[in-house]
Amino acid sequence: MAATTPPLRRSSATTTIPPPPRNITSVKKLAETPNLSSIPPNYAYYNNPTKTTASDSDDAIPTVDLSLLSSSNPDQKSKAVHNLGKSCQEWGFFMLVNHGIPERLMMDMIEVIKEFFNLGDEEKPEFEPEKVLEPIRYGTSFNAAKDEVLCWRDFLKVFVHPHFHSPHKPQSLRNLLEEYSERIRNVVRELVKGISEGLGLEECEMEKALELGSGLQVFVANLYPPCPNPEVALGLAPHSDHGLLTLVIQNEGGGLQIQHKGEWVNVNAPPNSILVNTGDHLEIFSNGKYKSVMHRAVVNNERSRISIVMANGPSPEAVVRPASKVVQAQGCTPAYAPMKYKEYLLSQQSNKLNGKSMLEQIKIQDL
Ligand SMILES: O=C(O)CCC(=O)C(=O)O
Ligand SMILES: [Fe+2]
Repeated sequence: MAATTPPLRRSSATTTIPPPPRNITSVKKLAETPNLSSIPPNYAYYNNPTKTTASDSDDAIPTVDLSLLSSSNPDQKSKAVHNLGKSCQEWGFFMLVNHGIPERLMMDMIEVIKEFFNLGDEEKPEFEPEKVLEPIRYGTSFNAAKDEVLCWRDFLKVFVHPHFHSPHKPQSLRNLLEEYSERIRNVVRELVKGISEGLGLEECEMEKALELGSGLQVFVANLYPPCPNPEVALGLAPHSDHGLLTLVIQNEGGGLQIQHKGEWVNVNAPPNSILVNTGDHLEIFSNGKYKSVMHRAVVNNERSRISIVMANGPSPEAVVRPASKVVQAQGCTPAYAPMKYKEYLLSQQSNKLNGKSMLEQIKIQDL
């Protein structure tokens, strides 16, 4: 599926496009330029200011209560499994409550990431855009070497599983990150069991097929500084995530928008909840039953927003294909070609951020 709101420059193939500045290292620095009254043209994603607006959906965004998924009451548990499957199918997105992750830890994560972005550029890991699978990467936009329009966002990406990495500054980051990533993996394990059951599989079948014991977990911290033209810039362009389930917390309520029934919808998260979106590999594994959700981040001109993202995927070595039992139950054939997760990831991250373009490449048929 292509983005429904095409970006400014991709729409006119015949226009000569000036290349983006190659020396951009941080949008934070740019935003701190004294008297910055407008964005450089390379950040104008839309030419129509209404394109970044979204509605507050009439349908309520679903909530999933993790404690009910592990309930010892079989009735309660099966209702929770059903609710989880329905949320994945109808929205590809839900707000997770009663997840058991201490609020203190979530707040500490946000604080330590604030400190990270406040370090001088010389203290941060080197920004090397061509090495997209380096375990620790600090950068700006999505893939600044390829993006035609730059995103108003700086990021830190760290591979935290199956091998744990961490920047060595700020000092408290390593321990916090280790604890947070482990707790998130435990939450994801419970969600995956419920999703597996909801797909008509054994509770442990999905975990086994995708080799989640050595699943790839990528920590992404996003900084969206105040932007002088929030109506035409984007923090992150429309995209779906490559993995299975992405779990997001944030310091500011608004900013994330998801696509639902073809419309952009604002996500207004309840306090202490975790936002969960389904990724491309859940779409592949479920043979298109649970479509990965398109989402984007918008920016504002008043406050810096930080989001802390944990992307949880299959093992990098797993060759992922639609689950045969699901395909049989649908009475059709696989809709996606098998592919090693590592190769999918490399290809998606090496290109510009462009909707669900990577998934389209392995799609055999629309279901
Ligand atoms: O900042 C957000 O809310 C979304 C971030 C996101 O979509 C991503 O990092 O993939
Ligand atoms: Fe995302």
